[in-house]
Amino acid sequence: MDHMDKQHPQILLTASEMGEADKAAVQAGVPAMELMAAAGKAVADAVLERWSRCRVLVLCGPGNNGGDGFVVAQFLLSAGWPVRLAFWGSVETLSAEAAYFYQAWQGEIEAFATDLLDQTDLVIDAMFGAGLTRSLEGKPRDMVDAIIKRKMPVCAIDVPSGVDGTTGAAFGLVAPAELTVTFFRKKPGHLLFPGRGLCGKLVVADIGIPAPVLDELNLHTWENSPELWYREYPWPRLDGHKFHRGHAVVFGGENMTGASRLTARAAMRMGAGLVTLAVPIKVWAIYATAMTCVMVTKLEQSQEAEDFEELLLDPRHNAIVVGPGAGLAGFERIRTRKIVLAALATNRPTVLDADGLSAFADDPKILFEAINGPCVMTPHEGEFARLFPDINEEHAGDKLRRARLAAKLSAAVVILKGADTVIASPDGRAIINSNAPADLATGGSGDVLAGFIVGLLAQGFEPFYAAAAAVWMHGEAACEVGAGLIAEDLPDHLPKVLTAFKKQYYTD
Ligand SMILES: NC(=O)C1=CN([C@@H]2O[C@H](COP(=O)(O)OP(=O)(O)OC[C@H]3O[C@@H](n4cnc5c(N)ncnc54)[C@H](O)[C@@H]3O)[C@@H](O)[C@H]2O)[C@@H](O)CC1
Ligand SMILES: [K+]
Repeated sequence: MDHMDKQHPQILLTASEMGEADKAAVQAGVPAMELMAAAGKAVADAVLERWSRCRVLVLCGPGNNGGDGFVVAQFLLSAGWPVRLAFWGSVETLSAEAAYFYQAWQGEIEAFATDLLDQTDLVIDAMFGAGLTRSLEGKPRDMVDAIIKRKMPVCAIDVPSGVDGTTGAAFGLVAPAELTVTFFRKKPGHLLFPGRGLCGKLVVADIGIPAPVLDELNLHTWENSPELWYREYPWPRLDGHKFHRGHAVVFGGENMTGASRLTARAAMRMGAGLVTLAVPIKVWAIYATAMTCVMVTKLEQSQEAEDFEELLLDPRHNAIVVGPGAGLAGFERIRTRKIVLAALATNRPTVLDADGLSAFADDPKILFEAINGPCVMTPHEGEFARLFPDINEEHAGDKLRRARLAAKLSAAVVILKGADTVIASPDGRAIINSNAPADLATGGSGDVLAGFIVGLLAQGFEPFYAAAAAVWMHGEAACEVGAGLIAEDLPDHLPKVLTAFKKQYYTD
């Protein structure tokens, strides 16, 4: 494929992939000693930039994370800072480069003891990094516990000790860092919670690993950014016509009529040429009076699904969304299922959200078997657990893997929503989103997201990119609104986001 290439600055490396990149760099002629020296220097520079001279305690563990710690300690000492260093491990098992910097450290080497914290203003956490395999025990655990109790400021090397860089899961207690300095590329665990919340500010430092080493690795995870998909973006054409920009169909239910209205409005704002809201006749007037630029079509009582099917006979209706406010109570559940199946039977790009997913909780297989065309599903954690109970249980604590497996099983692009939304493609690629502010956790924001996606699908954007772009725009719109955000604000702040996006990325 394209610009989602492996050397991309947005690529994310698991702990073991980082190890492979490290090895490949050494094979390409960069000495391991130099990598460690550069890593330690980068951390020291970040510390000097953020904090003023203070009493530092560097806590070094048994592996190369500890090795980086020896280097940091020496740099800070040379800069005239008061530095103490404690080591937990055995000198005999240090790697050659860590042993070298252990020897090079000019100060005293002390044992781990929590009273060292009494004379400390800043802790450098060089205990465990990518090599962590289990919860901390004994002295390191006591140390972490004491750091947490005293609420000490911490600068973590690579990851806060106890965070799994690959999944973001925490092995037991973790002392949260104010600053985390990692090397070369981010890891998924820097973006996924709880890891993300424990890293504080994240700095990625170049330590001299040549980017081409990434070409040899089997990589398939990126951090979301327009850089990944702007080249494919369906820019409106100057000579365009509303029919060039697609016609999205939104199903609206009887009770939560606000949900699908938000979806329809969001689809219009995202640039769909036309949007039709198809709704039961009983509530038609409610919808029709509330919408202006959206067309509202009636579905006759007791034959809503059949009427919906008929509506879709028109091939100009090129993208569909079912779910927001679709209804699950009593007969509505059956109807929602029929509407979803009618949408999927067209093999046109379809977004399934909310009730459109939950309606299949009893038998998700029926849903998965019906997906034969481009489809984007947007479950939150609760909906995900209902549709993918086995994956959810087996891989609890690994959101990235859960989303990837769900996409593979269902053959749909899966957007597993949350503060750290994951977008997974059935082909194995995944994108982690990182621009969503906390304000976005509000009723109706999911309905807007579904509308953003269908708006892009209607314009012909490929589903995986449409999903990633919609999630990113959604986060940007929320940042634009700021505190006090309600879902209605999101579509109405989208024009500013789209304008800034176009200004930065559009090329003729
Ligand atoms: N990958 C790279 O390009 C570079 C990595 N560097 C550093 O190297 C680190 C990775 O080094 P390592 O692979 O040696 O891993 P770590 O330094 O994270 O530690 C591995 C050691 O800890 C032990 N261990 C794991 N979990 C434990 C637990 N809960 N309790 C007690 N012992 C435990 C392991 O048996 C192993 O001996 C990175 O995090 C980074 O800080 C840097 O030196 C620069 C270059
Ligand atoms: K660490």
